[in-house]
Amino acid sequence: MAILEVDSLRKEYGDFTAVDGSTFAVERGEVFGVVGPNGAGKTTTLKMLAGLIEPTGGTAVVAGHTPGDPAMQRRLGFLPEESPLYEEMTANSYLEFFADLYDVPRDVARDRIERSLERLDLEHRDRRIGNMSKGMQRKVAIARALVNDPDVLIFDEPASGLDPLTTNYIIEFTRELSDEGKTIVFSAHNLFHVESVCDRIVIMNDGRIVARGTVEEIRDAHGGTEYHVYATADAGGDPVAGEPTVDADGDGAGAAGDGADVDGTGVATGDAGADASGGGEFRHVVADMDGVEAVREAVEREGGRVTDIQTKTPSLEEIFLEVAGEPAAARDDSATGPADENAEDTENAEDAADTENAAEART
Ligand SMILES: Nc1ncnc2c1ncn2[C@@H]1O[C@H](COP(=O)(O)OP(=O)(O)OP(=O)(O)O)[C@@H](O)[C@H]1O
Repeated sequence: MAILEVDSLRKEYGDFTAVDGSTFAVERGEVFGVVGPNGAGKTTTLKMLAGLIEPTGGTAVVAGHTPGDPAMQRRLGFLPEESPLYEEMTANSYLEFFADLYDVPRDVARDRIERSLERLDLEHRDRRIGNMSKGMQRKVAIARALVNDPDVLIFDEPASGLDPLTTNYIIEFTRELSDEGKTIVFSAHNLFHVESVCDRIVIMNDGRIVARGTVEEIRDAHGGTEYHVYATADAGGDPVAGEPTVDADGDGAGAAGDGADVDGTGVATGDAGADASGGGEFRHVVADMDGVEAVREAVEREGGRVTDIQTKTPSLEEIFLEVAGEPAAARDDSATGPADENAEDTENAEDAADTENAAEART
């Protein structure tokens, strides 16, 4: 049963539409990712769910209540992108202060805070928050979101800008919270984290949801797995100029957008490799094993042989760049088919990818 339901949620700032009619539901115990490039509308969406900003249109129901309703606030934990912390306080005094605001009895609060900080592996709890590292401060902010033992947690970029160790800790912790039955909605740039922890995601761009589903479903809707069959004879493939046929790129990825010649018959329909007389090698891109078999038969009829077969699965990042790079007119909110190839406006998506690359580079 859905614990969080959003219907046609919308936020306008004057003439500008920050969130343009989002509809989704999150099941109890799910980790649900809201993904998108800078300015996509993620924070605005999460703040509306947390009752911090008023929607211009549409509805949201969180744990049976309208956002902003005090009854909902008791069941919700919100981690803002930038958590304002009281720098003069220690972690313990700060968290006890917030537990008081939620009327959590002192002894319950102490146990809860101790457990959260223990699980988050927060050291130096008596240090002034202002003197803590960024990662430690983030952990304190997460513990704050848990102080009222909420059913629903909304985390805005929980691990953004943190070192890999702290990031992994937070991602693992998020998974554990969901295993305990808490529902978590979180926004992220870093698609690796999304892929490792989210049950389902929506990808937003320019205020709209442009893809939705499990990572697998989104992959399938945007190309899915392809097979690259390398052979010494042409069966309707592309000539491979000087590329080794074995382990062509070694990474098993990178095929998104490269398989436009799959025509559903299993055999590629692209460049027929008219210069086959050179005795070169040919790559045939097909969608399934039947296609692989069809290529093998055709190649053998030509007197050639298959030298290598590679499976290519588009990474979430490649799909993200594809769907987040689409112009507004080409968007498909239902994510039921490959996106339009016309992808001129990739600046935002590239920013996001850069952010991710930078994060990966620190690993
Ligand atoms: N108070 C505001 N007034 C006017 N425009 C706003 C306001 N708040 C947000 N916006 C705009 O709404 C759009 C969506 O912003 P939002 O913060 O939700 O994006 P985001 O996806 O969270 O981006 P980021 O990853 O950079 O945090 C942006 O273009 C932003 O400039």
